[in-house]
Amino acid sequence: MSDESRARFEVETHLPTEHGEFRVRAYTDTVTGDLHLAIISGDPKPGALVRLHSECLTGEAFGSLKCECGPQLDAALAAIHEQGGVVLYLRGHEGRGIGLLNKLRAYRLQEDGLDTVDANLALGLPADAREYAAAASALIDMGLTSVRLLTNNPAKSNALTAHGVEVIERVPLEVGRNAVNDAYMRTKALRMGHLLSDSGSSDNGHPDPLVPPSA
Ligand SMILES: Nc1nc2c(ncn2[C@@H]2O[C@H](COP(=O)(O)OP(=O)(O)OP(=O)(O)O)[C@@H](O)[C@H]2O)c(=O)[nH]1
Ligand SMILES: [Zn+2]
Repeated sequence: MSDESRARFEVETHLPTEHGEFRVRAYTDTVTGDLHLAIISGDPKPGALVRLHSECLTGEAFGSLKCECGPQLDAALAAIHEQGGVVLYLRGHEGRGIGLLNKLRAYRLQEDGLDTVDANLALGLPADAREYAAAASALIDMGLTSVRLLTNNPAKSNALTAHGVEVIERVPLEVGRNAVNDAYMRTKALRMGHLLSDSGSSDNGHPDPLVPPSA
């Protein structure tokens, strides 16, 4: 199946939010059945600011401090309301694609000392099971054949490129670091290649780059 048919447009309506007025377009992933939501500000053209945001119930609905998804979603909505663009909210990406129950199982294993990568692997699951064909298809449907991508994760840029959406700039989205998620954030930089400018170390207060800018 071609990428173009991976996202089926369903409906568009207005969505007033705390961050301002948006439009929401719903797309069904024709392979997984997941319903993804494009939250749109302005009249985005190629090169617009885009956030691919992976669903995280614990971080977004309950304010969990274990990750930074809630603050990232808020910051992305604020930036995109101001500059115009799209937050593409990707359902089925919960727990990096392993689902909510398995994410909670992974959290349980992390209480025994495993990090976020090894906990997934101990469950017999990939460290990251997400894919982005439907996301690219939805962007292309909206005319966004090139984007400025709000992310710290180069894998997302590479995935979009592979599916025919040019990433002309990666815009960092470093918010929501705290004492609870410090080790988790370090692991993302050290083991998953996330580009984080600061280790989050609270012991010396100095930035401690974990991944060179060229990586
Ligand atoms: N399996 C698993 N998933 C997690 C864990 N912590 C957060 N997540 C999920 O990870 C997803 C977000 O992925 P991240 O790796 O934090 O960040 P990213 O989306 O790849 O990168 P950014 O664009 O920079 O935010 C959300 O779906 C969360 O539910 C964890 O410990 N284990
Ligand atoms: Zn999260």
